[in-house]
Order: sequence, then structure tokens, then C-alpha cells
Amino acid sequence: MVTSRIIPACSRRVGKPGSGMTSHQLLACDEQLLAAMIVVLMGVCGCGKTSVGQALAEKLSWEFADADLFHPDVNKQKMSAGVPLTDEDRYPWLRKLHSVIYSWISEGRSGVLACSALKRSYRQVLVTGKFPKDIPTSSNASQHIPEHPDYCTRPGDVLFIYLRGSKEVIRGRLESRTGHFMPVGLLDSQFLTLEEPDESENSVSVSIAQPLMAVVMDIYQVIVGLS
Ligand SMILES: Nc1ncnc2c1ncn2[C@@H]1O[C@H](COP(=O)(O)OP(=O)(O)OP(=O)(O)O)[C@@H](O)[C@H]1O
Ligand SMILES: O=C(O)[C@H](O)[C@@H](O)[C@H](O)[C@H](O)CO
Repeated sequence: MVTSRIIPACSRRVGKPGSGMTSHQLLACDEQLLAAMIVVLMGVCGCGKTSVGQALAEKLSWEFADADLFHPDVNKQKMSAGVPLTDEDRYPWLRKLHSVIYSWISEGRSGVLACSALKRSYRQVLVTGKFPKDIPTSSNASQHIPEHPDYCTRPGDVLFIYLRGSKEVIRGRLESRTGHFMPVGLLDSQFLTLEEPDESENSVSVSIAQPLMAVVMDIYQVIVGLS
């Protein structure tokens, strides 16, 4: 169930789901009306970003990327060892994910990105590609990846879908999950780090306390409503 909805700043048309045409083909038909749309499924570990994201992207015939595949090994080793990531660990990773978003947009392809994006500042890096001003100059994040001043998306290009659930429900799902590097023990720190998106961000909150395909359909209806 969608409980709070924040309408994106910029209304848009996207490739009609189920039309049989890719968003790229539709863009070629009418460049004025159609634009790529990026949906970021965000939330704490185990909220369903990957499962929901894969099913949603398949239903829409959109691109899909899982942010976990973009972590450097050192980040995964840290999480596997039960140590939460820091801002410095996350910023270069978020910048890489911004590049994924930007390449989809610049090629007129709509896409779904599964990414925790726990803090507001992380979501800003995803959207703008720029690090916050207060990042320490000594940080790995600012040293390893150069700034791209004109490398940003437009308002409304990126819609955040916050997969909202209780710690109890998510803990239960994580305890049943197998073959994943993320330990259940990091769930508390994920909730502590989480800054839920507010009215100032292009965001929609969706309850995950329902079957997987019901979550997917809630999000699908939001997207159809924007097209
Ligand atoms: N709505 C749902 N109902 C029941 N089980 C679900 C639902 N959504 C996801 N799951 C299950 O919960 C577990 C966690 O889901 P998933 O791995 O997709 O979460 P995630 O947010 O991508 O996690 P992480 O951030 O750790 O990669 C999986 O075992 C998945 O099958
Ligand atoms: O920001 C973070 O702490 C990370 O992205 C984590 O959320 C993990 O990548 C994910 O949850 C494990 O799969």
C-alpha cells in the first residue's frame, strides 16, 4: 500500500508500460513528450530492493541495476565482517551509481536502480553526481573520483521509492535469506543511518508488509500515474 506520496517536481511522460516499445524507441517517436525515467528503490538492507527491483524492471521492460554489484570488495568485506560503512566508504560508490543513472538518461533509457540511499546526502549524490560541500578534503571519496561540474540530471529525472517496513518484518526476512554477504547484525545500524525521504524529495513511500508482487504493483501504479 502506498501511504504517502510526494508528487515529483516535474511532470513527465515515460514509455507506456506494456506498449511493446522500449523507452528508447518511444523517445525517438516524440522527443518532446517522452523522457527517460529513473526509479531508485531505497531502504535498509533486506527491505526488498533487489527482489522488487528485478520484478518491476521486468514488468516495465526497463533497465535494472543492483547497487550491491558496484561496491568495491573492501566495502563488501567490511559489511561481511559486521562493520557498517561510513560516508567515505559510500560516496565513491554513490558516484559510480550516479554514472549509471546518467548514462541511462543520456541514452533515453528508463531504469530501476536498487540502492539503499539511506541518507538525504547520498540521494543528492545519486541525483547530482556531486559530493556534499562538507566532505573532508582528505577523504578517499574526494581523492579518487574527480568532480564533474556539469554532470547532473534534471529535477524530476529520478524518483525515489522508499520501501518502508518495520525492523521486525525485515529482520525476519533477513534471517530467512541465504547466500548473501550482509549480516542481520547490521540491520540496527542501517535503521540508525536511515533518513526517510521527505516532501522536498521526489519520493513515494510504499509498504513492504505485503506480498512481493503487491509491492511491485503499488510501484507500477505510481509510475503509470506519472506517464
Ligand atoms: N514483499 C516481500 N514478501 C516476502 N519476502 C520478501 C518480500 N520482499 C523481499 N522478500 C525477501 O526478503 C529478503 C530480502 O530481500 P532483498 O534481498 O530483495 O532485499 P534488499 O533490500 O535487496 O537487501 P540488501 O540491501 O541486503 O541487498 C529476500 O529473501 C526476499 O526474497
Ligand atoms: O549503504 C549501505 O550500507 C549498503 O548499501 C548496504 O545497504 C548494502 O549494500 C546492502 O544492504 C547489502 O546488500
